[in-house]
Amino acid sequence: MPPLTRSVDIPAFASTQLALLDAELQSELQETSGLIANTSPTSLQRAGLAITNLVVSSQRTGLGGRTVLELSPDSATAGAGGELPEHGVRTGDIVLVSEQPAGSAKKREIKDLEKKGARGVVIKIKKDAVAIAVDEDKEDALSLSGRVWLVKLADDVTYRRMNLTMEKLQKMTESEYSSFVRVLFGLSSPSPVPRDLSTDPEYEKIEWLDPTLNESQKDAIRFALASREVALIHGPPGTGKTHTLIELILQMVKRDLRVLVCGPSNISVDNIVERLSPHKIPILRLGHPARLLPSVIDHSLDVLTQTSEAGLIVRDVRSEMDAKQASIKKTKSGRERKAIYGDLKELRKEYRERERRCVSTLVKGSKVVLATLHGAGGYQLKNEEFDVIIIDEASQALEAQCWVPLLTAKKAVCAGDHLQLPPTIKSTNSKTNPKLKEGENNIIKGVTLETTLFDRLLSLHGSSIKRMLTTQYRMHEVIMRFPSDQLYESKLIAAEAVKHRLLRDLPYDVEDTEDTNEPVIFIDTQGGDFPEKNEEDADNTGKKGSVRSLYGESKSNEMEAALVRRHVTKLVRAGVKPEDIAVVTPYNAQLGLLAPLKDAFPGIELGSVDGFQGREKEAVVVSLVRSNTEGEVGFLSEKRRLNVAMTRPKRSLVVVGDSETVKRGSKFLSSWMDWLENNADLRYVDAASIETA
Ligand SMILES: Nc1ncnc2c1ncn2[C@@H]1O[C@H](COP(=O)(O)OP(=O)(O)OP(=O)(O)O)[C@@H](O)[C@H]1O
Repeated sequence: MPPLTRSVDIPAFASTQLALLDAELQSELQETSGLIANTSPTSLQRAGLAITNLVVSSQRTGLGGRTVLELSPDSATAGAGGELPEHGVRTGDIVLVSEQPAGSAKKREIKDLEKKGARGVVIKIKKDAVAIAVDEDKEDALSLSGRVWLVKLADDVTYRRMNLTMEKLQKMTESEYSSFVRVLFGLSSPSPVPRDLSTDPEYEKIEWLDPTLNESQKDAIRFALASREVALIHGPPGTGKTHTLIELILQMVKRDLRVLVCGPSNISVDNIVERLSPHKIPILRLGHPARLLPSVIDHSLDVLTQTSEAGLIVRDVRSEMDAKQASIKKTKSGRERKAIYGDLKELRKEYRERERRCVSTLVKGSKVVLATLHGAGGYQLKNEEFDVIIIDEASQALEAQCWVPLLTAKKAVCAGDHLQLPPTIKSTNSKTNPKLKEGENNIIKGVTLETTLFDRLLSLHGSSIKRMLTTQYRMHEVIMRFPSDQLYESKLIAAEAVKHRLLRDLPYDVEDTEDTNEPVIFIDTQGGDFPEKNEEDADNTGKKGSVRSLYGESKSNEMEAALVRRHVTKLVRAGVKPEDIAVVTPYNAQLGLLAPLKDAFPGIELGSVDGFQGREKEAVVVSLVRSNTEGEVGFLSEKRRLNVAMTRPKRSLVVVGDSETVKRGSKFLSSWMDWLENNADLRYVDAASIETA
């Protein structure tokens, strides 16, 4: 067992997290309230953040007893067909619905708007209506009669949960620390686990439910079963992390363990629910139905309370509530309406009481419960005990978020890859952790919101608490080589089925050309003929850690965009379908330049590197953009970003960039450029031959 590096002062850790989270929330809130205060509803609508000129067209009781308001365009102003105008509101967004302020009213404060409206979640969007489940019993929302609007808000619910959790941790006394908590902060060492479990009597004869598991996956599962306090499953790109977790969950259920499975996003949790459902074990997915994938709704608590036997008694109250809601419209006097509100309030109380009992029955009966990390902090899991908490995508979650379920845990299994990008942080303070507040003490230097639990545990206990998955099922072996050698100790192996796959072997007709028979192509623009351009709003220092504008350090490179277009055109001419091609770049301004490709090649995907994490494509073209005489590479110098960029393709990686500039950025970049020069199909470009748009 390696010696402990350094234990962590728990109260100081919690205070640091609280200060960092506060800085992050403030920067999010400022962004939203600044926009709402200083922008007219019409401009907010144009920016995709609001929908104006609506009326409440109906109201009913939705899942979970929540009041659902349906909003439609006001017929006085609606265009033909009564359709909603163009907007950027999505299902699951947190919004404020309120009386629409006059366009000229100045300085709109969210709290004033809220007095004449309510917060809620968007649960359905149709062409001519949008449905909002309002948060609380808001009579004001029920009586919204005139013209209303809705505007998107920052999601502060997640922060409230994280803060509560960190405050609890801060206040715990040493005697309250469980052995789990002690290990996670380095006050004790993890219980030792034998290095080779494949010959251990307890684990050698595991009956695997999935016959295709590879050795490293089996090893990770044995290790996760055998660990007493914590196990990390390190899943490099394409190595079947989720695949492994599914088997692990099933093995745990077989051992009669009760498991809570969490992830930072709804999609990460739904991904597991979808893959667990065919196994016919009782699973329960907690979470607002508006935010769940349609395919997992049947496992959701809200639906189960309706369909299960335990839910029968809840349903009677629900119909009574619906009848009352409907009768509001027919009332003539204020007094009558008030009486109905009174009845509704009583009924809602009754509903909640019955629902709570029903929920508790359902939760207690479930061996596997799944929720987002912050969803696990809801009332449904209060006082519930689990043998193991599994966290998927743990390297993309804020550590404070992980503690929501972990505070009362006995054991945790975290899956992730700390060599890909950490969660996105907006506030520079939360990224750099300067002295956060005047007079603030008990702050641990060097901890930032980008330091994840996964990172921290690895540096605390070393690799003895982790197992790495080593066979990857995505990339051609040449595409895999550089990231494997540089980041994954040369341990990655390409599975037989993928190691020699090229574009020309796609299961449809693709010509064998110089572009379809090479796994890695490097289009080198060195020579200074393809300079980058700075966007006006960008921070031009390019230094690591410098403040980025709202839309990122905007840099673009017209010539590179033209080269990308030329390459994509050749691929498509050779028969590659546009939907099998993606172009990724770290710079949003470059994405703007590339946008016309979407019209030329419908189906092609364009994305930022950060947004493409977790995704894959047959062919991926990476445009590096940076080309200057100073050798400035800005946030290209982040190894984890480059790792994500170069590990998205299955059969073809095409890098377009200026090796002279890029190689001066960092040791990693310089090795990559050298590697490309020696291993890629290298193409130099003659500036005169390129036509820009
Ligand atoms: N043992 C295996 N045998 C064959 N194919 C496998 C095996 N394990 C995983 N795969 C395949 O590898 C691909 C990636 O698996 P999965 O989606 O579980 O990966 P992931 O690690 O969660 O994804 P990512 O690498 O993006 O994080 C899938 O197509 C899956 O079917």
